[in-house]
Amino acid sequence: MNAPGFFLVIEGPSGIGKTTVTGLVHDELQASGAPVLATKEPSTSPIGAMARSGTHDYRGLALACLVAADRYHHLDQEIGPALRDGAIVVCDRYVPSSLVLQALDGVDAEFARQLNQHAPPPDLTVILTGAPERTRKRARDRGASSRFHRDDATRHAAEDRMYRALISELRKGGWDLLHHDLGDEPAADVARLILDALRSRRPARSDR
Ligand SMILES: Nc1ncnc2c1ncn2[C@@H]1O[C@H](COP(=O)(O)OP(=O)(O)O)[C@@H](O)[C@H]1O
Ligand SMILES: Cc1cn([C@H]2C[C@H](O)[C@@H](COP(=O)(O)OP(=O)(O)O)O2)c(=O)[nH]c1=O
Repeated sequence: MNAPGFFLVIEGPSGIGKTTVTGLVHDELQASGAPVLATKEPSTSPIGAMARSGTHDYRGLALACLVAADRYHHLDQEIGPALRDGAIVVCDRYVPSSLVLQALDGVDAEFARQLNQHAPPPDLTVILTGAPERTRKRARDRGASSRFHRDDATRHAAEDRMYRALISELRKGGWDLLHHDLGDEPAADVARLILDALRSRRPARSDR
């Protein structure tokens, strides 16, 4: 994005470790003195809260529009201002989530793409994947709060496949994308890998 900050997005299937890694990356950057904002989608705005808690009521096109509205509001009110202030914004889920989850919810892929076409590509997008059975177990142990969290082997496999398929498509569209396929390594190792990728793209400055 054309702003002094850095927009980092963490993506991947439910249970892969996005929330955990986002927290670790945030804490490490904050400890190093960098200005950093950790955030997530759906956001904490009223629209985001409606999307997050409403996946049983809102489905298909309605949910697609709700999460897109939340995304544009989030960009306008939170992400954009933080980037203009020079912060590193670490966001748990973004456009790729819609390209996967809305498609799984029966929404035409082209419509989901068009709905999100004005959301700018991040400076770096990390897509985490891993063996669907391991991811499913982690998601199950953590517990479910959304219709998309249901414990279903077929859905977990489809989510994994769709994220993997997105990688080349997003790269062709000019997105800077880091794909990491997780094994048994701890979340701290994944966070370190992401921090290395971030630092190689955003060399340290004396004011950060
Ligand atoms: N690298 C890891 N190794 C083992 N467990 C992990 C790892 N990363 C996350 N977890 C655990 O897996 C569960 C799901 O992680 P979470 O960060 O909530 O995933 P997501 O945000 O992608 O849905 C949590 O209980 C978390 O503590
Ligand atoms: C970001 C996003 C979320 N959602 C919906 C489905 C998700 O399960 C739900 C909540 O996001 P999720 O990250 O699964 O929540 P949690 O932090 O509780 O694990 O929002 C979409 O349908 N599309 C999107 O693009």
